[in-house]
Amino acid sequence: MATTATEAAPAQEQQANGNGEQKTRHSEVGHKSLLKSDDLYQYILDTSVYPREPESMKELREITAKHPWNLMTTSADEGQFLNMLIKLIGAKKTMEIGVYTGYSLLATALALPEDGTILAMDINRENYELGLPCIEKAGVAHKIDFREGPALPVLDDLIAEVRNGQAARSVLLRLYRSSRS
Ligand SMILES: C[S@@+](CC[C@H](N)C(=O)[O-])C[C@H]1O[C@@H](n2cnc3c(N)ncnc32)[C@H](O)[C@@H]1O
Repeated sequence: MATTATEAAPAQEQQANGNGEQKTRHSEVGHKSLLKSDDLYQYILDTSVYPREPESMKELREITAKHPWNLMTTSADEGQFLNMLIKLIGAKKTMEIGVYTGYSLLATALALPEDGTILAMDINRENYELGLPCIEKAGVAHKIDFREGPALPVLDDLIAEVRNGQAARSVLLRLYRSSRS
């Protein structure tokens, strides 16, 4: 496989630049992408993705780019794809398992209707709070129920709640049926 100039660049050159552009991130995780050309990816970002990016998401991306773990973030193109999928399926209730600074969380929150909800889970609240001002500025913080801690126990509780809920509904259903018989 050919090695591109950016892949061969020293690690310090692969840090995100001051504009928070994600050329760097793609260089580091480029093989996760279907695109094998960094230049083509950058062209798509510059001409199609960044011009459509809401201001709040741009701000959050730029804050995240300065964070030492920025490799973890959702990229701007992934964020827009996620936003589109949520609108297409008309989702109202979503879960975010692993928030980091909240780029995909904000993409989701912006796509959801006004009464949409996100159950967001992360073991690290500090990183979530780094991006929170951008989420608040975007006016979508009310859709987010953030739970600090491992996701698994929260999901276990949720399953238990659903089972209890189903049990309650089936009792109601049985009552309804017996009242008609
Ligand atoms: C790849 S990052 C998530 C990226 C994020 N969706 C975004 O758009 O930037 C993974 C996140 O999962 C969190 N995490 C790791 N283990 C976890 C667990 N057991 N439960 C909840 N969150 C966890 C990490 O703290 C980290 O913030």
